[in-house]
Amino acid sequence: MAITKEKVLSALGEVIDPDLKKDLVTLGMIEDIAITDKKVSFKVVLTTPACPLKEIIKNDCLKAIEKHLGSDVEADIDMTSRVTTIRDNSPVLPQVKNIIAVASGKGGVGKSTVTANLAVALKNEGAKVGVIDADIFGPSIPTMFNCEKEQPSVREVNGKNLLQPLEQYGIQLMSIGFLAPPDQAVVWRGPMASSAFRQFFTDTEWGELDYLLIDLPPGTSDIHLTLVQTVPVTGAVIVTTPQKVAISDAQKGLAMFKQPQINVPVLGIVENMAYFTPEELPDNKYHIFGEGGGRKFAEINNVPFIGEIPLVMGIRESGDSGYPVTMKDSPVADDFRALARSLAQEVAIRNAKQDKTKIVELK
Ligand SMILES: Nc1ncnc2c1ncn2[C@@H]1O[C@H](COP(=O)(O)OP(=O)(O)OP(=O)(O)O)[C@@H](O)[C@H]1O
Repeated sequence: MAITKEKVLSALGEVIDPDLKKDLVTLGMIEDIAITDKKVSFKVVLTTPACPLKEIIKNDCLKAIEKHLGSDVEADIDMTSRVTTIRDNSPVLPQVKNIIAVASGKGGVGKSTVTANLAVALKNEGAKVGVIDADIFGPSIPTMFNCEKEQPSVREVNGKNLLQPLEQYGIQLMSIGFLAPPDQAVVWRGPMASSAFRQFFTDTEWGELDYLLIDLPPGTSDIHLTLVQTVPVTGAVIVTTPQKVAISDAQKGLAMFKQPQINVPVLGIVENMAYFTPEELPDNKYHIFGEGGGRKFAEINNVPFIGEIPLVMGIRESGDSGYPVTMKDSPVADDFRALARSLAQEVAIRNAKQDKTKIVELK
């Protein structure tokens, strides 16, 4: 019996996306079906290149083809992706699909480190990534990306001067730190900082981006309010360390995102410095700040726990030398990769829940 496109679709209609709880055909994820004799080829368009379920979905497709079309049929599957967005016709940064705020209740918990490494990990998965460093109290992204002495250029576009983000390691960057000489302490007063920050959205020529990560100042500030008043934020990630004092500050951070005038969904909690591990003995874990605080915090607040990162000397060394640790292979780079995948997954789930065209009914 000849293979037809309808038969292929009917087989793939049985493959369920484990996150979105719908079949791939209903979700519009199957494209470019081609049939030649006993060979079927098609694309599976995932919601993110960082999809942690890529292999599972591919295997399920292979099984479905074999079950419905026979074991002698060869399936050639191109696993590709198109990052989803729920942004509609917004005039500010229309080419940026997802804007993700990275926040913390307390200073020094590793928010910038997590932002920098998430950016590298997402980029390594094939996503287009940008970072805005909005930490007016201590912008550290220029140091972490080894571009402390650089300054963004300006280009005139239709009579308007637009800042050009710097590009480092394939990631587009803007930082409040680029606007002042690194050796000069600048006291950013609220309105000045907010206005500079706003320019990063309204007067900056960003390219197409799948994910724009915003490294926010710790705690709560005018910057948070400016952010939500300037652009639609997809969601926030809250970074904490396990100890009680950090968690109680993270709780305040979480409460802030829930306030009606902010109202940004929390995509997940990251526990940084979850345990200490010596690089030469990666199986040894010492929970010096206590165990499981971040996970419990996420559970209590009914928000996803998206991952934990150990306290490792190499993370600090790489950050200081301007070369995020995730750029090289190591166990901790794997941790950041897993974190980036979980985050991308949460973004995709969040977008699917709000995409009325997909009629996705998720819990
Ligand atoms: N998991 C980790 N292992 C080892 N060192 C870390 C880790 N996370 C962060 N650090 C180090 O801790 C210091 C503070 O980190 P970072 O600047 O990322 O924190 P932050 O929360 O952004 O701080 P701020 O409050 O200044 O914004 C840095 O020196 C960084 O290299």
